[in-house]
Amino acid sequence: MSSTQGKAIQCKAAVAYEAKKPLVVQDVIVDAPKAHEVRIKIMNTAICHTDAYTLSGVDPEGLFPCILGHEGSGIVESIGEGVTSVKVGDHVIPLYTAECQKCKFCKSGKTNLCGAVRETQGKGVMPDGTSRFHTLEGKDIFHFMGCSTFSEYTVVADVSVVAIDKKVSLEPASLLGCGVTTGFGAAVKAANVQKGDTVAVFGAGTVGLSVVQGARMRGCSKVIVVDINDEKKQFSYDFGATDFVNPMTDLKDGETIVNKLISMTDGGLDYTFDCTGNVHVMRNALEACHKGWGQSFIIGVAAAGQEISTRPFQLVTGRVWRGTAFGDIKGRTDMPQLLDDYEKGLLKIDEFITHRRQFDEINDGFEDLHMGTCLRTVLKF
Ligand SMILES: NC(=O)C1=CN([C@@H]2O[C@H](COP(=O)(O)OP(=O)(O)OC[C@H]3O[C@@H](n4cnc5c(N)ncnc54)[C@H](OP(=O)(O)O)[C@@H]3O)[C@@H](O)[C@H]2O)C=CC1
Ligand SMILES: N[C@@H](CCC(=O)N[C@@H](CSC=O)C(=O)NCC(=O)O)C(=O)O
Ligand SMILES: [Zn+2]
Ligand SMILES: [Zn+2]
Repeated sequence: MSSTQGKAIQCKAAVAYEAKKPLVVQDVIVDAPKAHEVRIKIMNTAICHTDAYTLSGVDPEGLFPCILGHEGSGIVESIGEGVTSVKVGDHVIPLYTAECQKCKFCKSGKTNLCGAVRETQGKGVMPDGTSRFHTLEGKDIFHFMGCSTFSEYTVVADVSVVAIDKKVSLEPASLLGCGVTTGFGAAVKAANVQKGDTVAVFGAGTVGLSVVQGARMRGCSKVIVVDINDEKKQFSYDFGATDFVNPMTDLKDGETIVNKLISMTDGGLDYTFDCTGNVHVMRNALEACHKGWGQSFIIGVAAAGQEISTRPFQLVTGRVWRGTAFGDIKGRTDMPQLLDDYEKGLLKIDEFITHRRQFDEINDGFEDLHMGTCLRTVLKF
């Protein structure tokens, strides 16, 4: 039993007080976990584009003050009553897509979305409707995506955490909390791409490049990356792309990215993936699909008020528009397989860690995201 069990802990966290403002690194109080809750000592956390999206103020579910962060790993410090999924000392990854294994969604066999805690998660509180985070003055701070990994200690629901093999280093494991899992899962689980398929990936960040490695692992014949930044070209080839197209520089006069992709693939792609969050790119991704069977997956998160559009004829003629959260991965069931793929060298994770920083430098970490040379900055406590 840890000496802090059952007690509140004072520790360091990065608090987002207002949209568009730097995070404030300060001491906060983290309550002990209640029934069916787990308190985790976070060891590493990366910054995902979605953290920046919510901090920018365009997330309809964005609440302030909050503790952002959802791509992390750590060690269970204590557990509340009734927790059986993990034990003190386990190495874990918090899951923004819970898996209760009991709700209608979990039992459907049709989705990885879980209904157990999603409603309270979106309201920035624990399932009982209260927060475990407070300022030293006693003011509540909201949770984020059920994870809040930008804190030395966090509390999550027991359905929102998975224990992992202690052999796997916690630093790369943190990236399985979101970006790598989402992209890889989108390719191998959601789309279930097969040998010989043609694939285009729009946006060569960690999510897009993880789609690329999933597609190459399955033996796809063409994996075309589309990105507006040439600095992403080498990354794309390193993760297995067969082609790279920069729509800003690689199109002939009058040529569109859709025409170009269709001409490169004898009529269009079997699968396309939007990993940008740009609704115009989402349209291009759909329209670059092959008539009759091409499927386009939306992964990117678009700002409040943004809507997608296309001619309905695109769908009448057999193209399919879909979306995926967390790559359709069920965090507690599927994570061991991803870790196994990593340990066997089939899934690259370390290669995404382009920057490392101490936790105090978190605001610089957000700046890193704007550099073409940054895939992920991992922060260490
Ligand atoms: N559905 C889900 O479960 C998840 C969704 N997401 C979302 O997925 C998206 C990708 O995340 P992440 O990989 O972390 O983000 P990144 O910002 O690292 O990657 C996005 C990439 O897209 C590029 N890009 C921007 N605009 C265009 C364009 N018009 N055409 C082609 N490429 C473009 C960016 O270039 P540049 O850097 O020059 O702007 C960047 O290289 C985000 O929207 C994120 O919120 C993330 C995780 C899970
Ligand atoms: N809060 C936003 C939607 C944000 C969103 O789409 N989140 C993705 C994960 S992004 C990870 O980096 C997701 O999985 N969504 C499914 C979910 O249940 O949240 C909004 O309200 O628009
Ligand atoms: Zn994310
Ligand atoms: Zn469930």
